Amino acid sequence: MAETIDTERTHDTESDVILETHGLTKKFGEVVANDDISISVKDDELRSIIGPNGAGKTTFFNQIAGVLPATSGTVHFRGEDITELSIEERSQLGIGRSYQSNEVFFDRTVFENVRVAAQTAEVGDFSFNVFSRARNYQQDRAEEILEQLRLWDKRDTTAENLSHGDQRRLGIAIAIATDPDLLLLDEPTSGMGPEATEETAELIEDIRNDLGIAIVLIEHDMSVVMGISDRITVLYNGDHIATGSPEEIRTDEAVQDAYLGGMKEEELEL
Ligand SMILES: Nc1ncnc2c1ncn2[C@@H]1O[C@H](COP(=O)(O)OP(=O)(O)OP(=O)(O)O)[C@@H](O)[C@H]1O
Repeated sequence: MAETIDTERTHDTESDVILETHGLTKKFGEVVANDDISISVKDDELRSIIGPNGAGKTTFFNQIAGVLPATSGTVHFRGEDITELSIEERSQLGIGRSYQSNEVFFDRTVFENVRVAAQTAEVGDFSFNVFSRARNYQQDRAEEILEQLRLWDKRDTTAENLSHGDQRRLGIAIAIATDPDLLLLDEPTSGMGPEATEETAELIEDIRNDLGIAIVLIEHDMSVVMGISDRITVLYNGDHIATGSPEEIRTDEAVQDAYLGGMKEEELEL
């Protein structure tokens, strides 16, 4: 597996690479939450980030999204160094995110939430300077997304009255409405029962396939991770210990020792 990590560390200038981190490091005082992490994600890839509690997954995500400044190292998006850019600037470039605390307006309907997000995506697009045309576009786009996210039946429901699973889905719908090329999903199935988890996993695969975008997700449910990921990156104690296909990760000794060893066979089935 060391070989795979070496490959990851090579500065990849291929045009199909959308996201790279180079030696990304984050320290909180004495705590090294991310230590020299280098990964490379392709523009149509579905990548999972896994690891035990405190491994550094959320910190890593926050550095990619611009929520946390890096202590050292860089983040590149489509070859451009974005390390110093704000969350908003990264979002304008095409990095969308849906976090555990969804950026949802709970007193608004599902439809309004998605339409407003679509409207935000249009800001600065001067081809839409005729207001009514822009508005129609946003309506159409919101409808399209709600259908895709299986939320159309709930379009007039106030977000606060949605089930937990539907709220998570709405969070993803809002992220998609900003028209990202890279979507960051933080534990999209957290708090869901088995049925909703399976549905959400299918949905994530559909989004990647239908929109042709890259998705990077943090996920604890190994059946989801093993089922939908192209590649998996494993963090442990702030270190990047492996990246590989589900099969490679499942059988990797370092990963077994650090994380997967205690899990049941059925959880790790591909
Ligand atoms: N703002 C902070 N201040 C100080 N230490 C922090 C901060 N954020 C994270 N840490 C520490 O950094 C390490 C990595 O935390 P992080 O939340 O990134 O891990 P994680 O893999 O996302 O964990 P979990 O699966 O529990 O969400 C932990 O030791 C954590 O206590």
